[in-house]
Amino acid sequence: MSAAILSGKEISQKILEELKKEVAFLKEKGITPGLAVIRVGDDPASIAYVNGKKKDAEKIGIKSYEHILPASTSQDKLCALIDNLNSDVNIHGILVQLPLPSHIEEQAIIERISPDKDVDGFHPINVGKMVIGQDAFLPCTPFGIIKMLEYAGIESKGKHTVIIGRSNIVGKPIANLMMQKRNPGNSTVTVCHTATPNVSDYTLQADILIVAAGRPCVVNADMVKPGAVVIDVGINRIEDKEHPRGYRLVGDVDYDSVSKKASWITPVPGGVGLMTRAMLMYNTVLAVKKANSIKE
Ligand SMILES: NC(=O)C1=CN([C@@H]2O[C@H](COP(=O)(O)OP(=O)(O)OC[C@H]3O[C@@H](n4cnc5c(N)ncnc54)[C@H](OP(=O)(O)O)[C@@H]3O)[C@@H](O)[C@H]2O)C=CC1
Ligand SMILES: Nc1nc(=O)c2c([nH]1)NC[C@@H]1CN(c3ccc(C(=O)N[C@@H](CCC(=O)O)C(=O)O)cc3)C=[N+]21
Repeated sequence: MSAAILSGKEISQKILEELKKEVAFLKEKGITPGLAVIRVGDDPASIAYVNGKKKDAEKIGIKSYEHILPASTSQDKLCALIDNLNSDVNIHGILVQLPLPSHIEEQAIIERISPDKDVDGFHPINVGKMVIGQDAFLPCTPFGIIKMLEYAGIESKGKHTVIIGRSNIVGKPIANLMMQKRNPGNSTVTVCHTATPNVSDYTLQADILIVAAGRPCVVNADMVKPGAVVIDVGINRIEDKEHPRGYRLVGDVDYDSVSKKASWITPVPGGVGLMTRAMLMYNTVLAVKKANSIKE
């Protein structure tokens, strides 16, 4: 058996098409959605991500405002920039690209962003609201995974979802969303991490396996139940002199072996990463609608 490809490319394009119409409608009303993206330093992966985001924003008519700061920028200076953006009526969403240089306290920066402009969904107010099922900005990667399951019509109710990874931006929020009493969701959730002995004892029981560990080949075919749905969140750069960019991207899952056993699998590239970008656009449009009291 060979898995069907759960394509982030296809699904994100559909979402972006719909958002484009919504943005056109907002522009008719005289509102241009504005997204500010702050990048501190020159990490190559961050540059690539921010460029992708800019491309998506332009494609659908969102104006993106890029702020590129040197790695030596002080925390106070970054806070001052965020304060300005918080009070700027043309800016509806603010994203500070992570990770930040080690002299800057990441959590303080996340909390500086107005919860109403927190399109990443990282502010404790939004995290708390999400956990108790209130209306909130959902973090883009978990939200993107939920949308993929929804678009593909993959049933999660009553299924066992196993997650590898417990970070604040992926593992914890996707665990929470997958156990919530709504669809997609309503599944029984297990979370594995580096203190989990014999991770494969758990992954072999997974109907839906979500992998966000940050290392290649954390999951191989021997760890997967036949017919499982496998969501690969990992983005790892592997040096490859043959490749025009000098590197290629692989996920955390051994795609070649696992795709022979799973029922669905997300590719890397072309999977969850593109969904993350689409949901950032979705959250930006949502922020505009909230700011202007526009209903769905
Ligand atoms: N596609 C996308 O849109 C996005 C992709 N990513 C990618 O997803 C991956 C994960 O990102 P992120 O959550 O931020 O990463 P973190 O490094 O913050 O977290 C990794 C988590 O995986 C756990 N872990 C690592 N190795 C193993 C292992 N061998 N077995 C079990 N658990 C393990 C860690 O456990 P412990 O807590 O014990 O250390 C930790 O909880 C990265 O490759 C990142 O680049 C991230 C965000 C968005
Ligand atoms: N404040 C903040 N918010 C984030 O959402 C955030 C962040 N910081 N820091 C880093 C991680 C990582 N992340 C990715 C998003 C898209 C792709 C993506 O577009 N991937 C494409 C390919 C990209 C390429 O070709 O380099 C794909 O998988 O097909 C990858 C990774 C968001 N993150």
